[in-house]
This record gives sequence, structure tokens and C-alpha cells, in this order.
Amino acid sequence: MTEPTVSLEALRQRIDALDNDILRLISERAACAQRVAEIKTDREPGALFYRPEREAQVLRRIMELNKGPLDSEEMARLFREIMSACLALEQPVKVAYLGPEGTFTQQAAIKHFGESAISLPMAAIDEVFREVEAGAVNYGVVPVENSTEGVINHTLDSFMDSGLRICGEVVLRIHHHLLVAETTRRDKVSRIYSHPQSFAQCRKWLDAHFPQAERVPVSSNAEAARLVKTEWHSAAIAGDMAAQLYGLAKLAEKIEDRPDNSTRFLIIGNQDVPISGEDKTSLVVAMRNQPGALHDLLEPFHRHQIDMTRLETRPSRTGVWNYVFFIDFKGHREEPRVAAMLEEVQLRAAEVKVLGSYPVGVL
Ligand SMILES: O=C(O)C(=O)C[C@]1(C(=O)O)C=C[C@@H](O)C=C1
Repeated sequence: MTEPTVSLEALRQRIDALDNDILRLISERAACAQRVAEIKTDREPGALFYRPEREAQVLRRIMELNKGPLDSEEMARLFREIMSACLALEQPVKVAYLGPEGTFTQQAAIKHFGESAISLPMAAIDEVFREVEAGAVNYGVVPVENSTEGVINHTLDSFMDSGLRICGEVVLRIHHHLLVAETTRRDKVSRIYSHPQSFAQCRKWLDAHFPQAERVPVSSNAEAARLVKTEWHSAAIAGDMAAQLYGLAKLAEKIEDRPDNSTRFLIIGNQDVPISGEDKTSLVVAMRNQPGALHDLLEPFHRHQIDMTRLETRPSRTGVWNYVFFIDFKGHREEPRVAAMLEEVQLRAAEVKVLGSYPVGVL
């Protein structure tokens, strides 16, 4: 074995010295954020402290500058937490999410806002909307689409009746595990609890490994985990947060049928977000029920070379129009090219509501 050129002792001394620098620099950064808050408060009453476009720019810049050995996502996560703590110094941000505690939506809320945000579980998607509308919280987090199971209609429908805007998006890789209480044996599992979406995402694995077990749908994965805590013959399909929260063991890990299984969540709030440099816009459009309506709607997107990332049709709930379209596309409503396209769509449609322009999810 070759002798190490630097001793362990010397490396630890170097780490101590670097930690001193990091500590000093983080404190200096936090003091800057406090001064930013003073300026915001002086400029306008009811100032907005959370700035999604700025946060996205900070994280993107860090990822571009990073040279390793930590990978860029890991580095961005560290800076995510530093910014979250800085924002909490300016003003603690309150976020409602689709609960209960331990759901993937809570995981998405923490991924987006960091650990310093105060997150509050709600029982239903409309409750998340209501809490934000009532001003009881600053923002809400709701799931909107899953790569395996498709769109979450309840969220789309809630936008039809709401004046809230989309301020951001976050995409979460969804890993499902088969969880049991500490003493449960694999051969004793006769019942499996989970949310219907999770059953659908793990269908093939369940058919292959637990064809006989009864599948019991419940309102959330976290609820499934809570139930098996006290049942020795049951298992739950849920994620890491629920496993940790209820102290469950993993009988099998990552049992989702598709390895790229992911869910997209939206951040809802009351603010219009300025351009960040890499943005998306979401619209709801009602068309008159006549031949060629869909073609007329799509034509300006094509002509202005706007990249549509999603198109969903939902039955209209007002009864005035037969159906409405939910459209996501790349670009910000304040970009001239997008503004020109939107003007044309407005002329062709019966009704257009811009739900928001917001930074493309960074993490
Ligand atoms: O730049 C700002 O407006 C800040 O308030 C500072 C800061 C940061 O820590 O970098 C904190 C919170 C905002 O959401 C964005 C950025």
C-alpha cells in the first residue's frame, strides 16, 4: 500500500477551515437577503418576498457553474436549502399541499420550497385551492399529471372556477415500495392498501408477485402506510416519506412498472411571475362547438413556432361551451412572439384564461 501524501489529520483541519469560510459566506448571504427584504418592504406595501423567477435563475446558474465532484442536482439541492432558509428570514412562507403528511405532494412541496417552508396538509385538492384563495397560506401544491396514468382531472377542473395563477411546476420521480410493519412476513401478506393511481402504476409487478392479495384502494399512499402500521397481514404501496413517517420496513423497493414514472405538480398562488429565461405558460381555452375549431385553435401555435407540451380536453362545467382545452407551451406570455400568438388565439376562441407563465421546473 502506498503512503497517503496528506494525513487524515491535515485533511480534517482543511475541512474545518473550509467550513469556517462556508459558515461566514452563508451568514453574509443571509444578511443580504434580509436587506433585500427591507428594500422590498420599503418599495411596496404587501411586497412579495418569494420570487420564483429569481430562485430558478439562481439554481440554474449554480448548476451551470458546478464542476463536481458533487453532481449538479445535488449541488442545486444544497443551494435550494440555503435559499429556503434565507427566504424564511425575510418572511416564513406557508404552503398548503394535498395531504395527509407523507404523500408525494408533500415531498414535491419540500423539493420546491425547501425545508424551511411551513407546509400544511389539506384533505382535498379543492381545499388547497380554497386555502390559497382565502389567504390562509401563501401558495398551494397540487398534482396535475403522471407519466404513467395521465392527467389529474380534479386539478384541471379546480382551475375552471378559480382566479388563482400557476407560479411554478415541480416534477418528482415517483418510486413506490411495498411496505409492511416490522413483524410482517412476506408469505402472510393477504391484503395490500394503496391509492388507485399507485395500484395502476404497479399493476404488472403486483400481478407477478402478489396475484392473490386483495387490493384495497384508499384515499392516499400515506393513509395506506398508516393502516398497515397495526395490521400484521397487510402491506401498503407508498413512497419513502410515508415509510419514514410510519416506521415501516420495505419488503420490495421501486416496484413501479415504468422506471421513469414521474408526477408533475403545480405551485398555485396569487402572483404573476416575471420572465426567468426558461418558462412555460398554461391556458384554458373554450372554443365554439363548430367544425374546424381545434384546427383554428392550433394554427397560431404552429405559425409562431410555439412548442406545445400538453393539450387536454375537459367537458365544460358551465354548460355554455361543450368542452374546454388545457394547453401548456414553452415560452412566457410577456415574450413578443408568445403575446402575438395569444392575441390571435383570443380572437378565435370564445374564452381564453391564462393560468400563468412560470419557470420550467429546475430540480
Ligand atoms: O432576490 C430576492 O428577491 C430574494 O429575496 C433573495 C432570495 C435568495 O435567497 O436568493 C430569497 C428569496 C426569493 O424567493 C429569491 C431569492
